[in-house]
Amino acid sequence: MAMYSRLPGSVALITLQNPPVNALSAAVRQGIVDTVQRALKDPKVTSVVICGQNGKFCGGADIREFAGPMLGPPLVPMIHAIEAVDKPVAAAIEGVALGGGLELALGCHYRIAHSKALLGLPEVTLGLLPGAGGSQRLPRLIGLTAALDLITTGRHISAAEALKLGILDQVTDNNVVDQAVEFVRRVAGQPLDSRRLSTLPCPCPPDVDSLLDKAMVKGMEKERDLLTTLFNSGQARALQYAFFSQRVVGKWSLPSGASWDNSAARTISKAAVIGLGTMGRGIVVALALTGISVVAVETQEKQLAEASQAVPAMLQREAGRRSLATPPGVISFSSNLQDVSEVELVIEAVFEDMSLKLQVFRHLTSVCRPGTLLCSNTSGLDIDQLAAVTQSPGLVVGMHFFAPAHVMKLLEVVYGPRSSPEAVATAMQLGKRMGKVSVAVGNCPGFVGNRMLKPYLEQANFLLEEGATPQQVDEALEEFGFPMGVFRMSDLSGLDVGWRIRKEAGLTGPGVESTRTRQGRRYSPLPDQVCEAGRLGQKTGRGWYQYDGPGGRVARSDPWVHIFLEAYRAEHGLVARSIAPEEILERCLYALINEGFNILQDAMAAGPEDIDAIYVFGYGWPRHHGGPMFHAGQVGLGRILERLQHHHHNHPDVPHLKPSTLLRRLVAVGSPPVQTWREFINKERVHSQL
Ligand SMILES: CC/C=C\CC(=O)SCCNC(=O)CCNC(=O)[C@H](O)C(C)(C)COP(=O)(O)OP(=O)(O)OC[C@H]1O[C@@H](n2cnc3c(N)ncnc32)[C@H](O)[C@@H]1OP(=O)(O)O
Repeated sequence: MAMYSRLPGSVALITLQNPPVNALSAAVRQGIVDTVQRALKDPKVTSVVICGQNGKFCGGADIREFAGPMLGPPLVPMIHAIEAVDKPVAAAIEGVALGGGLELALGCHYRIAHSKALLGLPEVTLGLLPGAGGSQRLPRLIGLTAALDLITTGRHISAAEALKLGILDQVTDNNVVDQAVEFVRRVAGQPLDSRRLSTLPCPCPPDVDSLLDKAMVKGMEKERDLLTTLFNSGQARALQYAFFSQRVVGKWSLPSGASWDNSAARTISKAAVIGLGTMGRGIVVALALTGISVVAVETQEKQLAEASQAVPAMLQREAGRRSLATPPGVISFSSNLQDVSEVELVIEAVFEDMSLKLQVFRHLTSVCRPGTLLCSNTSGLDIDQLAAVTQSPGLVVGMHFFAPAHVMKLLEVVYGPRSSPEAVATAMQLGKRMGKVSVAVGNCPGFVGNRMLKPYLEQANFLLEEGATPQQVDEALEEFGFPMGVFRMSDLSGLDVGWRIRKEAGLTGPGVESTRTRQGRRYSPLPDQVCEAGRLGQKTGRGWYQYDGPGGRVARSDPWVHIFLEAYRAEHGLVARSIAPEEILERCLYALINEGFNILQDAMAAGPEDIDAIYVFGYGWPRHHGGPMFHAGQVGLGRILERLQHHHHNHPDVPHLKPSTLLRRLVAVGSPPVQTWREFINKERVHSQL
């Protein structure tokens, strides 16, 4: 909707009303068309101001409407009509003017903004382009180079930058509507031709040839054609889904019924981190950047000395990157666990070893004051086992950060059967304060992300046994859109991490027979043997690839690996076959997706959006494929089921390839869209179908 009011005197005020961000829904567009007409017809009105309700000008087109048919007046003629009005129209920009919101403002003759406002054309992040005249008006206003930067990056800019670029006519610290009203009163009666941006020539740099000039003349038509193509593309659908899944996960709920809107979070101002290895250091920085005072504890003197040098430098760098003059939080370093007695929350980040973590938790529960939240940064160990050794198991949750913890956006908040809603709410809110995408997940081995990674890694190893090379596997995955294939990623993370986990699980190590079947299922000893050869990845300069030296970054094919693979196949009587990239993708991705269905079935994630957000923000899943579960829907659930059945038939000793019951149920009811799975799963659970 849009509200019309006549201010004392001759100014008409049009207020966009569509909380929370006044997105340009069909009703808002209709409201704008009607109120602009009214202002035009009213002879007493000499000028018009357009603003937004509740301190937000406009967050752009209503993304929720993109999935359905276009209803109501279209945006482009609506903005053209505003530009053509013969009374001055000003946009009073408070909060945000993004996408269609900025395009609406560009159709106005003047733009006045509050100093705290953010402006931008983020359409590219949704797989679109500024298709309401933005790709045409902005270059005409600020030149091709600056406009291309904003359009192709989609970045949000401050009012100060927008003023400098020439997008705004005035910036104010005062009431922006009052300023805009005063502004239009002042300019009423002045000629408007030079303010109609779509009619102006484009200030092109001298090196742009006349061809481009001609292209700009046909720009509006071209913009429309391109937008139509983009609107119908799978990538745009995926990016828009990713926008919403990021927001859906904030509205968490647990199987117990506790949820974001019925569980109170505590506000944390003092925290401690135990263990100052790579993860611990990053967590200290992430906390300090939010203004929390941090006690950073490391019992090994050498590690403590190194960390107390490294952490302040990391903090300073990150604060600079975020344009913060001084890092807001205070950090104190200590080698004494007693020093955490006064904090409100502790994050344990010691070595991934259950007996060590149990020792730390026993100590913490005796040192900390009652009511302190105890969190573990474990990447997959049992949270409930840790809770069991404390005096208040309800105050124990997992906070699984991803390296580097001060940079990576994902946080898995792991609730055990005894974690209280307050503990979960506090960890989720703390994650949000740190700028993370926090996802509440259940307590199972590997939680959500690493649990799904296991069948993916497993398939990659089996593919090597059957004839693929690490490069072939990586290339197929990188072609799909991952920033790094599975073997390059493993080299980066360190091959010893998985090796240690497999040893703890009794899958490898002294006394374990070197066969290709272990614990009743197919097993590939290949990664163990690579580690046994002293090749632990980038840190040793050798892994699945070779590097310039220890710590080297550039992966090169290594003849050793090829000879090793040939010898391995010969030893086990395996005949190498040629494997197509399609098979690599199917085997790796569908096994991972299948585990995602198992996770939903086990209620370890509340919905497909949670899994997809975890994979997009923590595991490099290409955003333009939405996430593994969204991708499954796009490929077609029937197809995924059929291919899993096929691969499981060929490899019956690989349980991860056995299609999940949930996948079968979804196919049986006609493969409903991903947005409806959450409700479907809940219903199936009630009727005990899962
Ligand atoms: C013909 C094509 C022409 C134009 C194309 C476009 O305009 S595409 C849209 C371009 N606009 C954007 O990409 C802006 C997207 N929104 C944001 O970046 C942020 O939401 C914003 C506006 C900076 C506010 O951030 P904040 O952190 O304050 O809130 P949050 O992100 O949680 O959003 C609050 C709720 O608003 C919903 N929402 C936001 N923007 C839109 C939108 N454009 N359309 C529909 N809904 C939007 C968001 O989903 C949240 O909803 P909730 O139900 O509370 O989860």
